[in-house]
Amino acid sequence: MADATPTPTVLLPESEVQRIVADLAAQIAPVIDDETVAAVLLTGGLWFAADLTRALSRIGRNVRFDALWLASYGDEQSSRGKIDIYADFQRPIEGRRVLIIDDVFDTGLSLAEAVRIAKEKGASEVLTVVFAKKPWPLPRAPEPDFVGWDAPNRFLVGYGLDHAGALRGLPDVCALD
Ligand SMILES: O=P(O)(O)OC[C@H]1O[C@H](OP(=O)(O)OP(=O)(O)O)[C@H](O)[C@@H]1O
Ligand code: HPA
Repeated sequence: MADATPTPTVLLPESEVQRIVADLAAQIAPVIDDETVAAVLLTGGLWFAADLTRALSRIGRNVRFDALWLASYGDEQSSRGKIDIYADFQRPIEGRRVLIIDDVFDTGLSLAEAVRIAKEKGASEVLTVVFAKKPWPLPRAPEPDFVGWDAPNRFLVGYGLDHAGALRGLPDVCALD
């Protein structure tokens, strides 16, 4: 059967991705502490969260870690506008500072839902960081506190970003359109 998936075009090579992650870690380290819970939004945020927490560790900040599993895109290239919650935080976050980590900010719905859940569970402060922020014609709330890269309005794959579950493991950030 012919493969109809277009060839990914590299937008950010791996070396640039890692430079951006190190820069984010340097910005974030002074405003958190080792009691902060870094919480990845599964699945796409996994690659960035692994790199960011290790970049933080290299500069002396060893955060706690948890995960929240949300999905809104399924196998589509646009948000369904509805978030499914597959798995909640593993440990209580009441009274703790939480740093939510995700790969991309697009409609902003996923991050808004994650912030809502963390606040509902009693987090004392919720900070957010995304690797890539896509442009959007309308205001999105909340805006991420930390953004690694202002991405173009293209469908992204690699570094956690998928096309129907594929291509997440590409070390570069690519466009598929
Ligand atoms: O700002 P938004 O429009 O909400 O888009 C961003 C979200 O979309 C992707 O998740 P997806 O729902 O595709 O699940 P995934 O993490 O399994 O890829 C991505 O990982 C973000 O969490
Ligand atoms: O550009 C994207 N690529 C993959 N997943 C996404 N989820 C939101 N935007 C994107």
